[in-house]
Parts: sequence; C-alpha cells; structure tokens
Amino acid sequence: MLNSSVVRTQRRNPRPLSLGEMDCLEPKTKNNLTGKLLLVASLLILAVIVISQSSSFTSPSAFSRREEGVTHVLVTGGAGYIGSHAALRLLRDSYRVTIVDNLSRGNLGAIKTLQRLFPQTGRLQFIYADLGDPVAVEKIFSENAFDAVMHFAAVAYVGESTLYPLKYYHNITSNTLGVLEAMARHKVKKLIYSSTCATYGEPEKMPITEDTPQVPINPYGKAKKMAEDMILDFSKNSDMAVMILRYFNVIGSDPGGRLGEAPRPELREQGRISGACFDAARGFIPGLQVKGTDYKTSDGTCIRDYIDVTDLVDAHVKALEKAQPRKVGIYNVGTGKGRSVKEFVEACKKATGVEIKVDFLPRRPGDYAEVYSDPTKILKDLNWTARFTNLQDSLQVAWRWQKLHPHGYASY
Ligand SMILES: O=c1ccn([C@@H]2O[C@H](COP(=O)(O)OP(=O)(O)O[C@H]3OC[C@@H](O)[C@H](O)[C@H]3O)[C@@H](O)[C@H]2O)c(=O)[nH]1
Repeated sequence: MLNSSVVRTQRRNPRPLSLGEMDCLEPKTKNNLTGKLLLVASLLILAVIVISQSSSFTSPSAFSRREEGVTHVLVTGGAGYIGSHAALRLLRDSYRVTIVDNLSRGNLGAIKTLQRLFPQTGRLQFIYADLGDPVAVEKIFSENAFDAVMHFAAVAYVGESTLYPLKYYHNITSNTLGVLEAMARHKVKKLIYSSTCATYGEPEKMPITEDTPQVPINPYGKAKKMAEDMILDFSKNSDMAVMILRYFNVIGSDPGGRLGEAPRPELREQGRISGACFDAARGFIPGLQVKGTDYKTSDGTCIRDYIDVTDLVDAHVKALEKAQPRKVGIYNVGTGKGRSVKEFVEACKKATGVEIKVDFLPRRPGDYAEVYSDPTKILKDLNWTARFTNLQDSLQVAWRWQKLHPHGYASY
C-alpha cells in the first residue's frame, strides 16, 4: 500500500474532510456563545490538521517554491536501481528531491527505504506518475519549483530492446521529449541526462573517447542517441545547462546496505549479467548463461567496463555542481578498464562464494564485442575518477544486499 506521504497525481483536488471534521464546522451556523466557542474550537482543530499536513513529508509548499541555498532536483526513475542510489546521495548532500516513477521497473521498497532514512520535512517527495502522460508531467512541473532534472527513467536492457524495439524508441525518445518540453515551459535550468556507451556501437578503436563516432547497433543505443540529439539540438537555442553522461556497465550497490539492484523477475531472460549472476548464485535459475564465446576478444567473450553505482552517482553530483548555463558537457563514465564476461563470472563466483554453474550459449542479438572507456575528460573537467575499481569488491557489496533481500524489495 502507498502510504500517506505518496502524492498521487490523480489526486487533483484538496482531500475531502472526514465526517468528524465536518461535524466540527456545524456550529458556524449558530449565533450564540456556545456556537462561537465551538466555532473557535473547530477552527483550531482544523488549523492543527492543516499544519500537521503541511509539515508532513509531502508538503506541497516546501516543493513549490524556491529556497535560497537549497537545490531541488527532480529525479525521474528514482525508484529504479541507479535513480534510487542517486536520490540517496542527493538527500545525504542536503538536496531537496522529488522522485517521479511509474513503478514499471522501479520498486516502491526503494522509495520507502529513502523515506525512512530521510523523514525530514520538505526534503523528499514521491510522485507516482508516468512520464508518458503529458497532463501528469505538466502538473508535476507546474506544482514544483525544480532547479534541475536528473532524467534516469527509461527501459534499459540491450537484449530486450532487440525484441521490443518500438517500446524502446517510444519510451526513451518520447518521454525525454516530454521532460525537455516541460523543462523549457517551466524554465528549469539544468539537465543531467543518463546516456550510455551503447550509443557508440562497436567502435574500431579502444578505448572510447567522447569523440569516438556514435554508431549504435541496437534499438536501445539508437534510441538513446536520438534522445541525445534532441537534447543537443534544443540546447543550441537555450540557456539550459546540460550534462550528458554516457554510462558503461553499472554494478554494485550502496555500501551501507540500504539499497540494491532488484530487477523484475519476469525480465530475467533479458536481464543484465550482474542480475543473472546473483540469480544463479541463489539458485533462482539453474545456471548462468554466457551469451557468445566466439567474439574476437582475448577469451572469446564480450569485454565491458564495469562501473560501481556509488562512483556513478558521484559523477552525477559533480556534473550537477559544474553544469553551466548555455553549455553542454558530454562525458564517459567508466573505469577505463575492460573485463571479459568470463572474468566477470569468475569474480562473481568469488564474491558470492558459490560455484555457479555456467552454460555457454550463442551470441545475444544486439551485442558488441568490446567497449571500454577513456575517462580522461571527466577527470579533467569534473575532477571525477572511479574509486571502486575492484570488480570482486563491488560484487561482494551487491551480494550482501542480495542475500539479505532474496526477493528484492519484496523481502521487506
Ligand atoms: O545472462 C547474461 C546477461 C548478459 N550476458 C553478457 O554480458 C555482457 C554484458 O551484458 P549486459 O546485459 O549486462 O549489459 P550490456 O553491455 O548489454 O548493456 C548494459 O550496459 C550499458 C548500459 O547503458 C545498459 O543499460 C546496460 O544494459 C554481454 O556480453 C552479454 O551478452 C551474458 O552472457 N549472460
């Protein structure tokens, strides 16, 4: 059940008073002393109700006006894996955070965890809404004074994108367009956009710099490239500050053990390697399927650059702090090191202590053989560098959360 701190966008009118509250108003009509006393008493009760509501977690007033020294960030997809970790970091750093999520991929449990951790007035609100609904989006932007948007919300599985391309094109491009238009209408000044190394496709030269040509080879990467293009074209005639972060492969979880990666079990078949490893280690699937062993790489499996989620959200905060009006910054967010799927599996076995059974399958459509980043530019401009570069350590932190939450957030 959604608790009282959840703002539902369909709740457009003030809430109806309860019978007891309406009873309190009745004496208003009686012109005698008792009536007046009752009227004063009832007004006092109402005042208490209003004050207690406005000082509650979801007070619209705290979010609807700008406050000197407080940056209000809209985190789309904040119930998801990366978005929830970003929200945690922003709240820790005293930002005001509004999360919008339709809970199609994200978890209400992540929101509840954040609410428990940050119960202070006016710091966090959750809006249950779909970014594909223009009425809901307009309402969100008109009722809240955002200083910045971190746009995480998106479907994000390469394998799934080859099976359901239209879903990917629609979700990624159309929702980004809706967010951009709303930002322009409401003069929101900063955008941090979640892009991906999948926009590069399969470059001839490694490592990948931000100048490497973008030739995506799967619908996920193509749709993200389209969204980037929309943002870049828009930014040419706008004073918005834009940062585009191209993530490599995100792993790990909050070292404090509060949040983790909890993909939908029904999407296991299309899921990422980290989820598959943990599912195999817990016996939820018979074994880990390594998809493709005939790539032209050192051991025949794909090479990826695995970046810890804690480092990734740190890059977001640095990007937010350094974003400049009328400027666009584009950055790779990776470690600069490539690891093969076989290496990843070995690290996962060590991190979990489970002798995971491994099956070798043919290639997965949409995969590219090798990608790893050159992170020089982000170090130079944002003073950011990956700190958690030991694959096994990152997986061990994530495994701790997985073991404590065998059914993801449903384990609470
Ligand atoms: O069960 C699996 C899953 C994945 N894999 C392999 O592991 C490698 C990594 O695949 P993942 O699905 O984890 O990740 P991808 O590299 O496809 O994309 C990932 O990184 C870039 C992000 O922007 C994407 O959102 C994310 O999905 C691929 O070679 C893939 O074929 C398996 O061998 N078995």
